[in-house]
Formats: sequence, C-alpha cells, structure tokens
Amino acid sequence: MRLFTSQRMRQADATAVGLGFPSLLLMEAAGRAVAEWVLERFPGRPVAVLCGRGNNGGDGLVAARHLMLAGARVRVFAAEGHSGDAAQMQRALQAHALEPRPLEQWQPQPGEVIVDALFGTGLNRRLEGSWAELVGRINASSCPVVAVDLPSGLPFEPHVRAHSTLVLAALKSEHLFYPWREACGRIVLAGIGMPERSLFQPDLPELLTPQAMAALLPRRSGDAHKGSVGRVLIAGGYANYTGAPALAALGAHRAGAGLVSVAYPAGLELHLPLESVRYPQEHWSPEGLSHVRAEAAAVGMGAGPQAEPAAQAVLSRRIPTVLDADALQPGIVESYARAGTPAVITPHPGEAARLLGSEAASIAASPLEAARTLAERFAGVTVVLKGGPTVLARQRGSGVELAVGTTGNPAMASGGMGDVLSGVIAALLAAGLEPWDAARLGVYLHGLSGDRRGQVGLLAHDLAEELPQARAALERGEVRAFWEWR
Ligand SMILES: NC(=O)C1=CN([C@@H]2O[C@H](COP(=O)(O)OP(=O)(O)OC[C@H]3O[C@@H](n4cnc5c(N)ncnc54)[C@H](O)[C@@H]3O)[C@@H](O)[C@H]2O)[C@H](O)CC1
Ligand SMILES: [K+]
Repeated sequence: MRLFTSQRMRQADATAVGLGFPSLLLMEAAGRAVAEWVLERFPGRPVAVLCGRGNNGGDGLVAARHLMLAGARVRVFAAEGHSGDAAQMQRALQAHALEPRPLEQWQPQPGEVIVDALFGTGLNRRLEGSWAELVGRINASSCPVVAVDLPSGLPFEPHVRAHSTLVLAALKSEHLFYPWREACGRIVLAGIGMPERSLFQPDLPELLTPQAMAALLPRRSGDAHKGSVGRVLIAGGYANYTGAPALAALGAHRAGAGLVSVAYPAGLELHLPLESVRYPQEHWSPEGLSHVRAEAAAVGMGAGPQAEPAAQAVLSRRIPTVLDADALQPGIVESYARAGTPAVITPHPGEAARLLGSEAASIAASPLEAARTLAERFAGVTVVLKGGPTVLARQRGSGVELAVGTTGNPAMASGGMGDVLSGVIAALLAAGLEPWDAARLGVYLHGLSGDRRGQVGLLAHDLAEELPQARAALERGEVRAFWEWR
C-alpha cells in the first residue's frame, strides 16, 4: 500500500480516466461512502453538507442525495459555478427536488453533523477571505465534522478540524504527518473502485501494513536453539550512560534474539538483563570482540567519545550492524558504507542533521526528503529516520525506496526508546532478515508495542516488555491498521 500526495492522487485519477474508467462512477462511489459513514456513525442526526465548487464539492452533492434517500434530514449549501462531474451531480440532486442553497447562507444548527466537502486535493494555496471565515465558523460550531477526503484547507492554515475523515482511494501525506494528521480525526479509507493499475505507483512511499509486516516475521522451526535464531552483539556505554546498552540488550532479548552479548568499557556498572553475556573491554579492539558469537550488532548507544573505536572494532566482524546515537557520525557511517557491511542507521532529526550538516528543524519539517537525502549520501545504508511517523529509506537501483511507519504515538517521546529500537532491529538482522526487512519490521513492532501501552509515562523498558505480545498478535493476524476500511 502506498502513501500518495494530492498531486499523485490527481495523476492516478487521470490515469483511471485514461484507462476508460468513467470519473462520474468514482464520484458516485465517493459520495455514497461518505453518506454510509455518516449514517453509520451518526444515525438519526440531521446533516448539513457544505460543498465547494470542485470535485470535492461534487462528492458532497452525491453524499447529500444518498443521505436524503436513506431518510436523513439534509440541508445542502453549495458554492456557485460547478462544472463537469460536479455539475451533473448537482442536476441529479435537483432531480430529487433537493435544491442547494448558497453557501453564504449556512448557519450552524445544534445537533447537526457537518459534511465538509469544500476542498480536497485540488487546494493549491491557503484559504483566505470568505473561505477562511467559513472554516472558522465550522470549527467554532459544536457540530461534529465529517471531512471528505481531506479536512478543507490542509495542508495550510486555516483548515477544518474534523471528527473523522473519509479518505478516498488512498491515504495522502496529510493523513499521516503532523501537524495535519491531528485535523483529520478518525481516518476511514474508502476504496471507491479505482482501477488497481491507476493506483500502482511503486515509487511512492510504502505504508507499513499489518499484513505486510506479519509476512516478514522470522519463522522458528521446532528444533530451534539459542544458536540458530540469531545472536546479537551490543556495543556501547560510557561514563554515566549505562542505561542505553542495557535497554538495547533488553530490546534484542524481547525481539527474540537467542543470545545477547554486551561489550562495554571495563569498570562501567551496567544493569544488564540477567540473560545477557558481559564482555567488558579494557580498550575497544577487533581482538576484544573476535570471540563473541553474534550474527548482528548494534553500536553507539551511550558510547560518547568511545563511539568511533567501538564502531571500528565492531566493523571488523563484518556482520550486519545497527548504528545509533553516538555512532551516528558521518565518518563512521561512511566507513560501514565503504566496507559494504550491511548497516542500518537510526537517527532522530538532531542526529540526521549532524550527519547531513543541516538543521534538525528542517529535517523534522520534511522527513521524506531528509530520509531520501541520507540514503543517497550514504549509499547502501538503510535509513530509519525516527519521528512521528518514522520514515525509512534505502537506495535501490538508480532511485531511493521509501517507507513510512504506521505505528507509534507521542507517549513514546521519552529517553531510551531509540536504544530499544536498535536492539530490536539487531535481533531481526541476527535472525536472518535483510536490512530493509529488519528495519521495517523492527520499526513496526516497536511502534505497535508502544501503541498497546500508549499512555504518557510509558518507559522504554515497559515498551520492551510488550514486544513479545505485540509480535504474537501480529503473527495471529489480530493487529489492525490505524485507519478503518469501508
Ligand atoms: N480519485 C479520487 O481520489 C477522486 C477524488 N474525487 C474528489 O475530487 C477532489 C479533488 O477535486 P478537484 O476538483 O481537483 O479539487 P477541489 O474540489 O479540492 O477544489 C478545487 C477548486 O478549488 C479551487 N481552489 C484551489 N485552492 C483554492 C483556494 N485557496 N481558495 C479558493 N479556491 C481554491 C480550484 O481552483 C478549484 O476550482 C478530491 O479531493 C476528491 O474529493 C472525485 O470526486 C472522485 C475520484
Ligand atoms: K473536504
């Protein structure tokens, strides 16, 4: 499943029409889905449908007809000047003796549900004047708003704040990225019958779905033993940063590693899980790690100035490695890329800025672009740019493949969460997954565990404790995506 932009959705729409699919059928399906959602979610409530002059308004006119036919009390207010499909839908409504009133005449009525069909993917600049004023009045009313496709005004200010958004054909960036996502409310995705070929756009970012992620789970055979399911080496820790490697170790254990070994500066007091094996290092060297049994590693958590020697020592093992925290320095990442050792980097925006020599704020503002740039800059390395949502990237052929996480929540904004993620991805690498699969599944499981324990005050080790149940639920097919299907 792919994440669209408004522009790419319009392209898909044009492709469908180019294939001979009548656009009027799409609008009919869209409006019908809106009506069905309103009737299901707000049974018996009167409805005001507010229609713009584009196709989003056309969807609203269809919704009004179906609401009326289902016996709902409907008032319709529409902008002047519909053309094309929307004009036909206006005539269809008028044939049922339902005459839209001018939009300016709309006043909110208590108890009424508002269908926001003012603007969808065709908005090309911020709303101003009477449009901005109308959006202000919608938001000030105490009526629940069902937005058609997008809350009108997004991705700019001002915009409608919706109770729910009935998304047409595919999710668009605004439905996933903050701050816009908060305006969408519940997200309900309606298929509307677009031909599959028009939606086939593999260069768009992949959305991580429960089905696709469940298929990646490493299977365990009946005769599994601790040496056959993946052993992990964690390398980190320095001065008073003793929690980070311990949390990474916990993440690896809870993600199913058969054995977790932790290498750290000798003399450091680490509160490791009882099950971890300790390898104190007098100084970091390939020899010091040569006898540690591991198929994958994670390095950098709390390593401070020791990150460089620790990363070079681990690199000598030539095993797939997660580079996190202090190991996220251009020189270290480049040395892994040059050596051709499979590497996954897991920066947050601040660390990504350090890698790219840019600003954290600009990275957080355009994470898809930033992840793409990281994948181009460090060719061959798998990028996990952490955030809400996390974005993944890797170079593939002459282009960059992108993916976007669909799990996780703001309760996960606390120290140590990233260390757990490193351990999880390392465990999946050790189990034999390719870096791209280990990174996507690791991000998904980590966020899913956070969602299952989603209260503020969640600690990183609470999240780690949830990993086995999250994984089992995913395996049993019990996990649902955050959007609902219609
Ligand atoms: N395949 C699908 O997903 C389908 C989507 N449908 C619906 O169509 C809209 C997109 O319709 P479109 O006509 O392209 O655009 P809008 O209705 O969003 O609005 C365009 C309208 O608004 C004008 N405009 C743009 N920006 C502004 C502004 N800032 N202020 C004032 N006016 C503005 C622009 O010039 C146009 O006149 C999509 O979201 C779905 O709801 C189909 O119905 C079914 C298939
Ligand atoms: K809308």
